[in-house]
Amino acid sequence: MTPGSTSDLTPALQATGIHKSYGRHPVLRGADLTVAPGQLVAVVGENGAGKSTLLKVLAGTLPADRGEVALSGAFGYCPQDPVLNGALTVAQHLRYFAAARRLPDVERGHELVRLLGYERYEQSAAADLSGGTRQKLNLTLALLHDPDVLLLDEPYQGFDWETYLRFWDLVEDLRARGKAVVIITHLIFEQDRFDLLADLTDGRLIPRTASLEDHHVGA
Ligand SMILES: Nc1ncnc2c1ncn2[C@@H]1O[C@H](COP(=O)(O)OP(=O)(O)OP(=O)(O)O)[C@@H](O)[C@H]1O
Repeated sequence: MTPGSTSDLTPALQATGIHKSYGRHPVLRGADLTVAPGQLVAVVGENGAGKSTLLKVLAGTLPADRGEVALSGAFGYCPQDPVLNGALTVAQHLRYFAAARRLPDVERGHELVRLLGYERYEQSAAADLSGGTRQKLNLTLALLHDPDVLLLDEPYQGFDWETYLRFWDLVEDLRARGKAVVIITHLIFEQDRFDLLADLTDGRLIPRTASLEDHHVGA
């Protein structure tokens, strides 16, 4: 993909001049991000740079002090900490979230459970699941309504290798169907997978197109 090749499309997500402080601690200081349909964007940056804060603002779970976020279509948000009810089974989570989203059935939910390979836990309570399996359910719930824009905060934490590969197959399928995907990642070696790397530094996002391939040898 060449830089700017998607610029003619209406953005799936456009964030402009996002500012956010916690008390006197400024975290976001004018962050801008534009994501086109079908684009896969990595948000990278050091620990504490404000990546999760940014995603919460984009998802609307945390109000910005200043700035604007425009999303076209439905969005799905997968936070870093799974928001599950420990007493409910996987199948119950699927049913309740499908009902909350007014979906006609839970077919997509079962399909995602199969794709992520945890069918055998469908009748298990969330409290009894391993960390990786809880994360699979978290991801499933974010994808349940087949959103147009996906915001994923380190979604593959705790995944085994097989699941990790399945995750990328899933992302490729979403992207091929024109979904915009924004992923917070620490995995430097995965950066070639992305159309754009958005580096969060000093409260701003500095875009780098992955296709430009600035080879940092060593370190
Ligand atoms: N609710 C909060 N109240 C006060 N400070 C917070 C709050 N949430 C985050 N912070 C602070 O804001 C800064 C950015 O945190 P954030 O979690 O967004 O960073 P991050 O880039 O996602 O970090 P990591 O890579 O470690 O996950 C950190 O200094 C953090 O301590």
